[in-house]
Amino acid sequence: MSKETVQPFVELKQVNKYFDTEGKRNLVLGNISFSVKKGEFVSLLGESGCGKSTVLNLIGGFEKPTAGQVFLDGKPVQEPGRHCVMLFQDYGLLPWRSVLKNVELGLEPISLSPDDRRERAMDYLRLVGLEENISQFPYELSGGMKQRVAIARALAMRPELILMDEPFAALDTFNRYYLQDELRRLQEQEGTTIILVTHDIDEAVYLSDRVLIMKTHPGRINKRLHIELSKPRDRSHGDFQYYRRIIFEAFQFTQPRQQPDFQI
Ligand SMILES: Nc1ncnc2c1ncn2[C@@H]1O[C@H](COP(=O)(O)OP(=O)(O)OP(=O)(O)O)[C@@H](O)[C@H]1O
Repeated sequence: MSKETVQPFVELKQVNKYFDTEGKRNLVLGNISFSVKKGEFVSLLGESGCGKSTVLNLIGGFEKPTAGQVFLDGKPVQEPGRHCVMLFQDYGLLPWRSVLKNVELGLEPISLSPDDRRERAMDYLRLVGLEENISQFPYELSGGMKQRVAIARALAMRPELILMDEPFAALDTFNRYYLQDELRRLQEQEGTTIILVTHDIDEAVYLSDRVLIMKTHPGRINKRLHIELSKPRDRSHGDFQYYRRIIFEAFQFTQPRQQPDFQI
């Protein structure tokens, strides 16, 4: 089968979403259509309020479209399921459970023996470099370590799809870069499909195969951009800057080029 004929793994077809607020109908998403292939890394980038989280919630089955359809692996999404996990900025760890027990938590609904559950949790904690920290509690960890635990927990469930809502927004630049690298490496290794919501243009260019740029009122896709750079990417390379510039232009953040006052 050619690349173009592969069935989409995630598909939104002419999705509209209204929310009722204070007796007023508010069109939040207006006619959104896009698809994501298995193993692809796609980012949704856009200003606050353009509906990025709503798109994730529709794909995850936490919200229903007012019109249009959402498909996962060819089937309409009706409700949240185990094939898909969400990862948030605030890590979602249980403070009274150790690192190991937090990762095991995601595996409790799966029928595994206690030994197998522990072994699988340990495998993923090793992958994110936390094998020495398994007995610690969330309050003893840095923000970056907490997000590593959350990533290990998500990956240990071996989901087909991970939906990420600004997972690194609360971290400092260095931790963000380390975790972006780790995520890229793990995603390549596991072949997981990832849809990432972000405000961070560099993060989108660094990680994504495709970036969908959204506009607001109503939320819609304004531009679709293939990032045709091999991974791992070099943030300082000219090609990386080329894609950043395209995105800056889409948000009209760039200054018009000045005409020189004089000619040489
Ligand atoms: N459950 C809800 N009920 C009513 N309005 C909602 C609900 N969820 C979201 N909205 C509204 O929908 C719009 C889009 O919200 P959404 O959170 O999807 O945007 P976003 O692009 O993810 O924003 P941000 O980047 O700030 O998180 C906003 O105007 C928000 O107030």
